[in-house]
Amino acid sequence: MAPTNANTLNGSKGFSPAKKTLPEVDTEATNGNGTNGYSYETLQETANFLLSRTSIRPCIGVICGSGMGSLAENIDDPVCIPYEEIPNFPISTVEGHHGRLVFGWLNGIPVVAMQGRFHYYEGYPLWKCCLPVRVMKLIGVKTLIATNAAGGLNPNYKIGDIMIVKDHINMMGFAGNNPLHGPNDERFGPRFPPMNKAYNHKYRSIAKELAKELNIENMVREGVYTCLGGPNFETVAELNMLKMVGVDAVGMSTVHEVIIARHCDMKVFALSLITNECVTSYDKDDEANHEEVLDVGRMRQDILRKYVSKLVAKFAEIENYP
Ligand SMILES: O=P(O)(O)O[C@@H]1C[C@H](O)[C@@H](CO)O1
Ligand code: HPA
Repeated sequence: MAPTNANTLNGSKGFSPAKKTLPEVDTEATNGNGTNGYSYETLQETANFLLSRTSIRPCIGVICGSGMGSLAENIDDPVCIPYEEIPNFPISTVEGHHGRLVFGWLNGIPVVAMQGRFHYYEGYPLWKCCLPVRVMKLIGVKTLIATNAAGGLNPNYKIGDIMIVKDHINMMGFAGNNPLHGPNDERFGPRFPPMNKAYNHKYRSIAKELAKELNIENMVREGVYTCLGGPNFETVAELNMLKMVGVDAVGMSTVHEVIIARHCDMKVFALSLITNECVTSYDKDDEANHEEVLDVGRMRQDILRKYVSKLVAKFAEIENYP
């Protein structure tokens, strides 16, 4: 597929000639066989490739959100595998997403971290955004920790707060866009998976307790996340609508990853770093921007690294991992 030519945008506000070649993204909605998602066998090939590249057998997988790639820097004896080298893997195209898997030991627990996730707005269909989660399952991961950067809608939230995700609203799913759309392979999970206990209750309790121990209780919240397709940030009217239906934080990821993880019976914990305040009034001049998102990630990196690595050890303890 030919890369998009930014020069065709001539005349639009903020136009500047393309300085670099845009990444080539495989935007195919299907896998070429007319069905959504790669087959179990194809993903098993990807899993076998990864298992052949390292002797580490992770039981916990971590997805690093925008600007949160440093979560993987605490990993000891890292084995880094760039996405370009992994058969059937998409590539990362977003600034702040490195684009590699990091296998190693976090607080003594074998883990794999995604330094860079895939988003719908990059051009990938939802099933492809979540492909790494199924691959994690096939290499033996039992618990998924998904992190993201999000705008704070709850008026009590401040920039830099950490929100433990209690539940989500699958806005894209309301319009029929679901990563499980298409034929179902029972080897991954059931046709109609429940989603009412998606975010593990025990993990959430542990995370709240740990926040007290670390003295960061005042910045740790619990709330409802939603994902929109992006890449534009939301309008005032959209944000007010989301607020009305009970959303505390809004982002562009995670929901579909969690659906895929729960479908294949992984346990899930998720947290949102509140990187900006959502603008819900026409009187405010503020505008969300990706640089601010990345800056807040950097500002909170030490706390997040400590929090996530301790969570990994605590989750592993109650689950008897490895
Ligand atoms: O990958 P996440 O969900 O952390 O990234 C958020 C949503 C957009 O990709 C980006 C906007 O700044 O940050
Ligand atoms: N909206 C959507 N996604 C985001 C935001 C936001 O305000 N901040 C970080 N990711």
